[in-house]
Amino acid sequence: MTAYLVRNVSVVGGAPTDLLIRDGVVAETGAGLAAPDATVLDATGLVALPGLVDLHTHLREPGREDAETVESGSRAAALGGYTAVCAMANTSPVADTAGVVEQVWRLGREAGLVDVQPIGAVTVGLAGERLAELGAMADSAARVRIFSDDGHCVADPKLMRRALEYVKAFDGVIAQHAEEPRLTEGAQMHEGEVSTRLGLTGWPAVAEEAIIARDVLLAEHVGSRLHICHVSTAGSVEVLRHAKARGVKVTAEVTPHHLLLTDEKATTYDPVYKVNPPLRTADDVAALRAALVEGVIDIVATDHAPHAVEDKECEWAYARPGMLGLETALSIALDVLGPQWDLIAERMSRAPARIAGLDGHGLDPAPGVPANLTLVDPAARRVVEPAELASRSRNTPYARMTLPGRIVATFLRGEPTVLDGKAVR
Ligand SMILES: NC(=O)N[C@@H](CC(=O)O)C(=O)O
Ligand SMILES: [Zn+2]
Ligand SMILES: [Zn+2]
Repeated sequence: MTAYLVRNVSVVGGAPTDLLIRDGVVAETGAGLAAPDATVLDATGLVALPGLVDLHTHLREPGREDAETVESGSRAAALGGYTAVCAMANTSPVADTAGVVEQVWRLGREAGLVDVQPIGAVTVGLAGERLAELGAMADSAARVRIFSDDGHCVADPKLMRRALEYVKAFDGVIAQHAEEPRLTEGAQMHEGEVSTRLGLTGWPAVAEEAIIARDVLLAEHVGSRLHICHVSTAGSVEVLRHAKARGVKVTAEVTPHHLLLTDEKATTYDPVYKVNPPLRTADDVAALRAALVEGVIDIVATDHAPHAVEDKECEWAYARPGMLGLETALSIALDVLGPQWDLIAERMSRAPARIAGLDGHGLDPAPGVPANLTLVDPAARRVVEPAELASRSRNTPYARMTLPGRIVATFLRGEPTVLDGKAVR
């Protein structure tokens, strides 16, 4: 195994130092380290972060390998600075059995570019009718701890209650896609001024807020852990603030796109901007940014949702919702938050690793710590070129935008997965 001597790097924004990576761990830190056998990387001007952790990734395998595979999504993740991703269960077949979660977990190991932690479905086939075999998935080789019907809401309150109760035994968490289905029938975009102007059926903020309010009360009642996927409205932030003040065990995520883009994008009628929950208003964006800084929202999660060209380059009403995220998330965070490295490390690595219970991830580079880390060039600017993305899909909303920051290198347990901004394999 090659040793790496990373010279003059700022660890999470601190004063420049050297990092010696050997045998899978950070062996030493300090100025002027010597290691004759090590490959030297001059990291002057670069920032080292704990490897990013994505709690919400769609990999599309099994079933839609034309849109993404575990391997292509893992490569996109590594290029984005990630060392671990949690793979959502809305594959085909659905990841609702020990067999399917073990298959995804094994494919992740074979690709070997990031740790792929499968998420299990809450209900059989995501149909919202009966609980999936949560215990069998938890006991499987994949050791599933997060369960989600993402793409669908667990709308039945009794099923949601039972799921919350069930996972308590192994400290599991239910990740809810908060969308009251009766309030979003036929919805195409955020319900507001723009949807009225365009004559498109609206997805009202209350459809999200009502489910979050219900579920924080359920989680409080049964004393279980709840996670809210892709929070998108100012009202949701207020519900979460209230729940956290009461001590409810709830965590929440926001996506890069909900931190940057608004429903005005729908006026282009370009379906690349169609996503669930929909892009909201500038006031929502401001509230989400403030909540992320304050900690009412715990983490940034990408909701990387690759879709094949035929599912995206069609009429708005027929396009699938979802956008790519893994290869641009750090740049968007840097754009939105500025160089607040400790905050970025917390919201994009430490906190998601804690929520997912991923050992060895989310730890700042320090002696003895597994070398899961990424090196960022904050001064670089890049133009997003869809054809150059490692994802099998092209549905990025940032095409041809100039974004700050570039991932120079990523290490997974001491082995580079990205060097010089390029995937090693
Ligand atoms: N976010 C999306 O718009 N789409 C996701 C599903 C989801 O996250 O709800 C997908 O699987 O494509
Ligand atoms: Zn969702
Ligand atoms: Zn999703």
